Amino acid sequence: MNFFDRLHDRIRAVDSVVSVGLDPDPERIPDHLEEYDLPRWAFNRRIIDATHEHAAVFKPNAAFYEDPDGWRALEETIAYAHGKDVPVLLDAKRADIGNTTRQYAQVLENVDAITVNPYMGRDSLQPFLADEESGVFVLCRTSNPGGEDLQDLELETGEAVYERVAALADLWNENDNVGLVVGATKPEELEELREQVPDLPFLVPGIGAQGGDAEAAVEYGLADGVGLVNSSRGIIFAGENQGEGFAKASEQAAKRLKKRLNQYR
Ligand SMILES: O=c1ccn([C@@H]2O[C@H](COP(=O)(O)O)[C@@H](O)[C@H]2O)c(=O)[nH]1
Repeated sequence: MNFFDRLHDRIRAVDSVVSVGLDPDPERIPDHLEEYDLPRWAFNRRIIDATHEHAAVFKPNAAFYEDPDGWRALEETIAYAHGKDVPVLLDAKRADIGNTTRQYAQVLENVDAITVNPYMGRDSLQPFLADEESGVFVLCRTSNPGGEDLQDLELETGEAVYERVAALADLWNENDNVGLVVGATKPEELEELREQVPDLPFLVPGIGAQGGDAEAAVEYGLADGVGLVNSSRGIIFAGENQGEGFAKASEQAAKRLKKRLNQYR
């Protein structure tokens, strides 16, 4: 079954478009979890237990797992999320020359969807795009301030680079498996892109800690009801100073966000 069909079913099952970002910053993990062999995994397991009923997906960001213990923590996290029937979107922002990207794409045997970087063009993404079962979210207009350095540049056609990326992603969507990453901090661009590519679901990061627009994220992020609004720190560190109560606080934060976003669906 195609990723976006599975996501559609998951959104219906939990009545939620919340992507719970699993970014277990070692500096912010509660002290009492340090005694575990893999503190990041101990942390994620508790977050997954607490939030899975409100999660359309879990989105681990690869940056938080790039060392031997991190790889093990990520493996455990993915298997555990799947055990709770929650799809996993790996935020890895991958792409490279064909020979290398074929290796990168093997990660799709273990996760349901991935974020990719369009800078190297179609061939750098082909092995991801060719995987009919997996979701491929192409970075389009990112949430960070520096996104404007390249993405807003105007081409000789009059379109901005991010608009060209959206047009290409639409062309690359031969297997109905492509979505866009568009930041909630860019509500005007969200609106405009929704008009430009009405069929592509968006992954919208940037609400919560980055101060993005939650209403615009939902209003323009969803295509036929399918799309994702991500919060990472706002959920997983909601109970940062509450010791063992941290997981309960994350459950409440996920539930609150789900309710808030559902007002706009
Ligand atoms: O444009 C982008 C693309 C990816 N991200 C990632 O999403 C989460 C956001 O975390 P918060 O704590 O909710 O701010 C994080 O993994 C980013 O690397 C993004 O923010 N913007």
